[in-house]
Amino acid sequence: MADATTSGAQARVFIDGEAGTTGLEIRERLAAEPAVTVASIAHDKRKDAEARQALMADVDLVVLCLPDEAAVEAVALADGLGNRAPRIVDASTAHRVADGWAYGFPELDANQSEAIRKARRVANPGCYPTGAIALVRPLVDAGLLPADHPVTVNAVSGYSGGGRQMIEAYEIGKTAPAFELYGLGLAHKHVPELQRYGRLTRRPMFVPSVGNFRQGMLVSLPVHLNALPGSPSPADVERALADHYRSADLVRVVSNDERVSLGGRLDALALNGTDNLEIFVFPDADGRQALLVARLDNLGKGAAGAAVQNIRLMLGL
Ligand SMILES: NC(=O)C1=CN([C@@H]2O[C@H](COP(=O)(O)OP(=O)(O)OC[C@H]3O[C@@H](n4cnc5c(N)ncnc54)[C@H](OP(=O)(O)O)[C@@H]3O)[C@@H](O)[C@H]2O)C=CC1
Ligand SMILES: CC(=O)N[C@@H](CCC(=O)OP(=O)(O)O)C(=O)O
Repeated sequence: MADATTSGAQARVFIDGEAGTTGLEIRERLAAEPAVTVASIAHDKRKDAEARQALMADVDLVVLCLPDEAAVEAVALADGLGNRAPRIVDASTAHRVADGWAYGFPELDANQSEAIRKARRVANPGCYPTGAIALVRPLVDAGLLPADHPVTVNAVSGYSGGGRQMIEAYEIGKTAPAFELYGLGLAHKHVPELQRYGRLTRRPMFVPSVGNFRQGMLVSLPVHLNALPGSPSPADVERALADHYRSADLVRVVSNDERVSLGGRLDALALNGTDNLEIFVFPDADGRQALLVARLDNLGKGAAGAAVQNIRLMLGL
């Protein structure tokens, strides 16, 4: 398909799962894209395989905002269309480490934007791995963090990360606790993509948590700098991250002065409503340890913002 911008044509996009948490956010963002028309399905047909497949045949791109199992089923519906199949962005976990899918994190390395631009199928990253990979990958690529380093990532998410059911548990049922750790079997579904795209050879530990706020996310990576080869300084780490994201539009490394002005505290909600991701390097007084933190909106760069970033690349917008 030609780029929408070069051909002057409208690109047609179907959001499968458009009434869900992520689907609604994507729809809102695409409404601001003049070159995109969103093709909707009647609400009572939203789970009707035949109706969804017919709509898929009529669009350039479908975004899957569905539970994993339904996303797998949706891809089978697209496959059934043969060469009339639309391009796909899948927001679920189902295809993130699957063959034939490009990982939808354009900032991963110098080649990833181009890989997404050309891909027929793009797997949108998980919200937590977006933050964790943003911290880990540049340091592995720069040789500061060995690929076999025992990495531990701790994170907190707003409850919208759990989709409609968790939102209802907090907002309607009021049955959810104010804060809880979960994934305590240490096998959260995001670990495989974090390991693969973080280029880690040792399985990272990942400890997620959820708090009683709708959206917002902090992902933390504590690092004993003096246990790394060459004992890099916090400035070395910050420089490697800043170099990596120098030309990124949505990701920035927060400057020393701005970080100091925060007084040693970090608000998880500060980027809500944006598609940005901020990176902080908090050093100890001796520069022997550092806490690296990524801050994002789980529904922004963690889901819908990333999906729209990928759609824009794929459609040449
Ligand atoms: N929320 C977040 O922060 C993030 C979510 N994601 C992923 O995005 C995907 C969507 O999540 P989210 O929006 O939070 O979830 P929601 O539960 O809010 O929305 C899912 C939507 O899919 C619909 N749906 C369920 N089964 C089917 C089916 N068989 N056919 C068609 N539609 C179906 C649901 O309809 P109904 O409600 O009527 O059943 C609902 O509208 C998930 O894979 C999730 O893991 C990814 C990154 C972050
Ligand atoms: C708070 C909460 O429950 N968060 C979700 C992750 C949200 C996300 O990134 O979605 P994917 O399912 O697409 O990976 C969880 O831990 O399962």
